Amino acid sequence: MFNLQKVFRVASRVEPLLKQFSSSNTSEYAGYSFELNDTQRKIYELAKEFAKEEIIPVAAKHDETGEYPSNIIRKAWELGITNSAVPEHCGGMGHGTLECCLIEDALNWGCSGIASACLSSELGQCPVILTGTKEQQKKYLGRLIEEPLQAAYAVTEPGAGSDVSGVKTKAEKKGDEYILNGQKMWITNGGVANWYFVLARTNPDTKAPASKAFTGFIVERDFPGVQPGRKENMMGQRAATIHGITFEDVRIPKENVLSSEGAGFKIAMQVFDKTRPAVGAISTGIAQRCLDEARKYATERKTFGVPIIQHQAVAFILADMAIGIETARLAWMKAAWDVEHGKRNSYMAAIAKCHASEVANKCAADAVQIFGGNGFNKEYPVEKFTKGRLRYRG
Ligand SMILES: CCCCCCCC(=O)SCCNC(=O)CCNC(=O)[C@H](O)C(C)(C)COP(=O)(O)OP(=O)(O)OC[C@H]1O[C@@H](n2cnc3c(N)ncnc32)[C@H](O)[C@@H]1OP(=O)(O)O
Repeated sequence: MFNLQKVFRVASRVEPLLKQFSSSNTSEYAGYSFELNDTQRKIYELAKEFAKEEIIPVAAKHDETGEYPSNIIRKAWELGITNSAVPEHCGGMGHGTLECCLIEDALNWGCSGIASACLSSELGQCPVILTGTKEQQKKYLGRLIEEPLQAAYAVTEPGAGSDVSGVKTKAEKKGDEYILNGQKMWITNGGVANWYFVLARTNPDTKAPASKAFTGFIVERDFPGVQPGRKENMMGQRAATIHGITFEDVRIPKENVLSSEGAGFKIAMQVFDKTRPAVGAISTGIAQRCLDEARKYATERKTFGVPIIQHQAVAFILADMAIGIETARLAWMKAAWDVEHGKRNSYMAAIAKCHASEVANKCAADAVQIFGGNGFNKEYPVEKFTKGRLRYRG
């Protein structure tokens, strides 16, 4: 396996020249290319090979035991598959949304639980990448490049998931610090993160508009008063670590405010614009694996003297799976393209996330139909996929 850092460094020197050269000839087609460039293809191939070699062989074991896949995460980190969007000045590769989505697609094709353990840190990193100062980025993103440490995105609460402006966690300014109190829920990497992005209400006036009432903070795990709860036992995500977190009188230095006081809600929304395409890619990876396994099984299993793929009822299911997967992939690619070209993509990103997760659900159910009784049997891979699909659209 080659190292992604090296490939990217060479390509990043060559690509601006190629762009300069080609822009005079092809600018009228800009926006209509569906081709991945060489770097993007290599990123996808490397991630897919990693999924094949490192993730698939142990996916069932981790689903069974819930063991956190530290070794796999370290290997992915060594190859440069994780932390892909961390800027170059922090030692990262500064990949865009499309590249991150390609890695999500490939790793989730292997296993959604292990992929979540490997890549969810990127959700926590995103606010710092989008709005952090150079110093904040160096300090907090830089350490993720030096060691395979994790970040986490702590916005959701027991009473506020889809309704972000319902966040109740509070931070009160006292001198040069903020005092944080509250509770977060369903935080991926909650038990292992070195630091969290935390959204908290800083304006006690309940009538204050959301766009001014909340602030985003970087909170270190070691700050006194940060207490992760028990590991939640999540269907299809057992290899990942998902926790509630309690914050009790946590003192946060004002240097750890992202952007400015009151800017937190919009930061959270911008993060969703950047990461919802990735949720689409996660779902597409899961759906693709369902199709690949179902198609293989349908060519091997025979009934009435022929492989079942020759029965039109089965072929139609496979065709519908393919239609769903291709359109889901196009949707997140469009959402990723929009955001990378400075266009507001909230609409397309929401469509991609919603459509692709529906497709993943349908493909998992369809794969079970094709496997018949074996679809329910842990000896076959499909049983795991029905748990790996994303069940929510929030
Ligand atoms: C690596 C990848 C792993 C990913 C795993 C991801 C797992 C998850 O997704 S967990 C998160 C699940 N939760 C969600 O997705 C949250 C869903 N909720 C939302 O997006 C919002 O709460 C939503 C859209 C319902 C808006 O709520 P609402 O409270 O009505 O706010 P709204 O009135 O629209 O906007 C308030 C302000 O924010 C601004 N705003 C809204 N959206 C945006 C945006 N996208 N960009 C910038 N500003 C925005 C508005 O313009 C407005 O500003 P102003 O007051 O200055 O006019």
